[in-house]
Amino acid sequence: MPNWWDKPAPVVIPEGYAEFAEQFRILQDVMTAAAPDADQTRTASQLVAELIDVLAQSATDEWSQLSGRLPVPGRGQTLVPAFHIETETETESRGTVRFGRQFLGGNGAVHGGAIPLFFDDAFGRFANTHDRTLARTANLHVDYRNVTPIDTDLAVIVRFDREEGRKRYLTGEIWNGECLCVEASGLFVVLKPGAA
Ligand SMILES: CCCCCCCCCCCCCCCC(=O)SCCNC(=O)CCNC(=O)[C@H](O)C(C)(C)COP(=O)(O)OP(=O)(O)OC[C@H]1O[C@@H](n2cnc3c(N)ncnc32)[C@H](O)[C@@H]1OP(=O)(O)O
Repeated sequence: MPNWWDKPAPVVIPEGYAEFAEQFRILQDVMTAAAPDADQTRTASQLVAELIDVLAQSATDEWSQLSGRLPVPGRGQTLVPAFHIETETETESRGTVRFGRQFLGGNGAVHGGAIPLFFDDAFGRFANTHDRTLARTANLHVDYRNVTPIDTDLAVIVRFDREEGRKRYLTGEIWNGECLCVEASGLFVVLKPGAA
């Protein structure tokens, strides 16, 4: 069985798949925002049952799935809020994120659990790119400075602060205009040879 030390095989992305993954995000947003009546619930439930049926026909292993491996913002991993990178150097990545309705915690604020999810993914990607060897999240710290609003384009900064032996330290921020919403930091530890 392959592991993280093997180079993943190039993924062939069927035409329309990236758009389908984006539709799937929208589906999760509209599902969260909806209050269907009984007829609408029945219709929606039948359509989702059909969708499950179609997708289950191409079920495959982790190494062949398309989700998480697309060369698009969010990589087609529809659980994770997509980080739209605008500029990137070896040590700093800047871009935007927009938490859709599916990430609502309450009263217009993003769910507190969605924010570490976002940073684990954004840090994890950055800790593992630019020809760096593989590292996993050892810890993640999040300070919620101000409410992070849903359905708003927010500025993101991710920094590769420093590397000490096998330890990589990353920090990040989410801004709503001039308002600092979140500060985060993470430790990523380079895997020992043979560790998966
Ligand atoms: C994942 C690969 C993707 C690749 C594709 C890339 C592109 C695609 C993008 C994907 C984006 C998604 C990326 C998600 C990234 C995850 O979410 S990874 C999943 C979550 N993390 C885990 O499951 C990790 C579970 N934990 C472990 O496996 C092990 O504890 C670790 C973290 C590998 C460390 O174990 P170890 O190698 O035995 O480390 P050890 O020798 O004990 O310690 C080494 C040093 O680190 C320190 N340390 C270790 N743990 C800690 C800690 N928790 N706190 C403080 N210090 C610590 C030690 O004190 C030690 O320090 P020094 O003595 O050297 O100063």
